[in-house]
Amino acid sequence: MATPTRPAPSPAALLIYPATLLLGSLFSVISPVARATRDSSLRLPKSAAPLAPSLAADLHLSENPVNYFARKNNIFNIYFVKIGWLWTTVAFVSLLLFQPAYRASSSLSQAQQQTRVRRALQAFLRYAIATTIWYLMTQWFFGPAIIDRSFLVTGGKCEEVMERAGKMDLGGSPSTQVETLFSAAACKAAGGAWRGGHDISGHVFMLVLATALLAHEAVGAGAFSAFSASNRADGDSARERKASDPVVSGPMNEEPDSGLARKWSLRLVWGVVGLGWWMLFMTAIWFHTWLEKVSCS
Ligand SMILES: CCCCC/C=C\C/C=C\C/C=C\C/C=C\CCCC(=O)SCCNC(=O)CCNC(=O)[C@H](O)C(C)(C)COP(=O)(O)O
Ligand SMILES: Nc1ncnc2c1ncn2[C@@H]1O[C@H](COP(=O)(O)O)[C@@H](OP(=O)(O)O)[C@H]1O
Repeated sequence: MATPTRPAPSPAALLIYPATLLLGSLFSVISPVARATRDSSLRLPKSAAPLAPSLAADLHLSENPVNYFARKNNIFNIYFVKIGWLWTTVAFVSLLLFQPAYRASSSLSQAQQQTRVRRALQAFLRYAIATTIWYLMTQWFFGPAIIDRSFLVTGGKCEEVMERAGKMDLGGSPSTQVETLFSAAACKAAGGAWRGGHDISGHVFMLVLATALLAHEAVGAGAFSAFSASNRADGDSARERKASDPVVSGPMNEEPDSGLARKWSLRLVWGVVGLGWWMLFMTAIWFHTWLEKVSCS
C-alpha cells in the first residue's frame, strides 16, 4: 500500500482572498449603512469623494461611525488585529506542541520520532519565513517598513508634521526626525496625516499572510490526525502497517490526555483563522480604496 502523506491544500483555496475583497467592496457600495458612512465623507472636498473610505479613515471619520466594525477602536481591531502576529504565533506554537503530526513521544519508534521532529522543523521554518516577510513588510526594513517605503515612493508624505517641521524644530536627533516623517506609525503618533501616496493596507497584508499560514498548517495536521484515527479503527492491519512504516504514525500511541489538547489547539487555530477572515472582510468593507486592498493580497 502506498504511504499516505499529508494532503497539501489546493492553491485554488487562495481564491477566497480576492473573493472576500470583492464581496466586501461590493457590500460597501450597495449597503445603505456603508453608504451612510460614505455620505458623511461626501462633506469632504468633491475631488476626495471617490476615495471616501480611505479618506474617511485618514480623517478619523471612522472613530464614530454607524457600524461597530467600521470603528478603528473596535475591540477586535485593538486586541486581535493590532497584535495579530502574536495570536498567529500562539496558535502556531499550539499546533507544534499538541498535534500528533509534529509531536515526538517516547512511545514511538526512533524512526517515527525522527519523522515528527523533521516535520516540526519544516513547519517552524515556514513560520520563520512568514514572520520575516511580515516583519519586513509592516515593521522594519532597514528603517521604515516596505509598506511605508512604497507609500513614500508613490508620492505620500506625513503632511501636517512636514509643515510643522518646516516652521519649527521637532526636537530629538536628526535621525528621530527622519523616522517621524517616514513611518506611518510615527507620523500618526506625532499628530501628522499620512496622505497622498498609495497606502497598501497593512491589515489586509497581515491577515492574508497569517490566515493562509495557519489554515495551511491546520489542514495538514488535522488530516494527519484523522488519517491516524481511521487507521486506529482499522485495527490490527493498521497496527502491522504502522510498525513497518516510520512515516505513518498517529494517536494510536498517544498519551490519553493529549487528545483534548489536540482538539483545542485545532479549535484555537481555526478560531484565529475565522476571526482573521472576518476582520479582512470588515477591512474590505470599511477601509481603503480598491487598489490598496488588492495590491497586497
Ligand atoms: C533581516 C530581517 C530579519 C527579521 C527577523 C524576523 C523574524 C525572525 C525569524 C523567525 C522568528 C522566530 C521566532 C520569532 C519569535 C517571536 C515572534 C513573535 C512575534 C510577535 O508576537 S510580535 C508582537 C505582536 N505584535 C504584533 O502582532 C503586531 C501586529 N500588527 C501589525 O503588524 C500592524 O499593526 C498591522 C500591519 C496589522 C497594521 O498596521 P497599522 O495600520 O496599525 O499601521
Ligand atoms: N477591520 C478593521 N477594523 C478597524 N480598523 C481598521 C480595520 N482595517 C483597517 N483599520 C484601520 O484603518 C487604518 C488603516 O489600516 P491599514 O493600513 O493597516 O489597513 C488603521 O488606522 P490607524 O493606523 O489609525 O489605527 C487601521 O487601524
